Amino acid sequence: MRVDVVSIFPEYLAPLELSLIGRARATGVLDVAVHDLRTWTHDVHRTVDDTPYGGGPGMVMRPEPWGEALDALAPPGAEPPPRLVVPTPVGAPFTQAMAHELAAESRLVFACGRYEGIDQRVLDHAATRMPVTEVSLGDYVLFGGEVAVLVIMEAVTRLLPGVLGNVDSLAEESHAHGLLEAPVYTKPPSWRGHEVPEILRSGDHGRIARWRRDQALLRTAARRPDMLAALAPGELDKKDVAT
Ligand SMILES: Nc1ccccc1-c1cnco1
Repeated sequence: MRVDVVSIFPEYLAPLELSLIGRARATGVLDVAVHDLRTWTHDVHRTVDDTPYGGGPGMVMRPEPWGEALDALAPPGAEPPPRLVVPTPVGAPFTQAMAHELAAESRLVFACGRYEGIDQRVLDHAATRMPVTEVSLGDYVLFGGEVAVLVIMEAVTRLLPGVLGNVDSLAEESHAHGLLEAPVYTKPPSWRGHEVPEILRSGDHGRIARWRRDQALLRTAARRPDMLAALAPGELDKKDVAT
C-alpha cells in the first residue's frame, strides 16, 4: 500500500517511522511519504490560510495549495486514483469496518486539515476524480488531522497482510466480532489478593471459550449497548441466551 500524507506539520507524522508501521515500511508492505503543504505555496510567506468568507472566527485553509498538492500526488488521469482520506470533526465515524475498507485500498492520500478546516471546494473538486472519505475519530475537537492520521494508519496497517505475526489475534480482538473483548489475565495466578478466574486455569477450552463469550456479551451490554443492538441477526446464537 502506498500512503501519502499532506500536512503543515509533517514532523507530527514522525511516529509513522516507529514499531509495526516502521517495520511494514522496511519490509515493503507499506510505502509512506509525508509532504509539507507549504511545498505548494508560492508566496514569500508560504501562506496556507486566509479569513473565512461570511465572517466568523479563525482561518480557513486556502484551496490553491491543496489543489496543487493533490494534482502532484494524484495526477489527473492516473489510474486507479487514490482514496483521499480527510480527518474532520464533520466526518463519518471511524470504525473497524472502515479500517478494513481502507486496508483494501492500494493508495491512500491523507489531507491533514488545521484551523477552521479546508476550503470545501478542495473536497468537492477532488471528488470529481477520486473517492473522498471524510472521517471523524469521535465527538471531540483536535487542533488538526495529524493525530487522527496516526490513529487511522495504525488501525489500517495492522490489517495488512504480513504485518501482524499472529493473525489469530485479529479475529479475537474487540470490535472484530462486534463485541468488546473479554478481560485478559496472565501470571501470577494471585496478585495483591486478586485471583485469576479459576476457569481460565482449568484447561477446559470449551468452557473457557464459553466464559469468554459470556464476558464479552456482559461487557458489551454494560458499556456499549449500541454495539449489542447493532449485531447482525444470527450473531447471537441460542447458546448466548441466558438459560
Ligand atoms: N477536530 C479535528 C480537527 C481537524 C481535523 C480532524 C479533527 C477530528 C477528527 N476526529 C475528531 O476531530
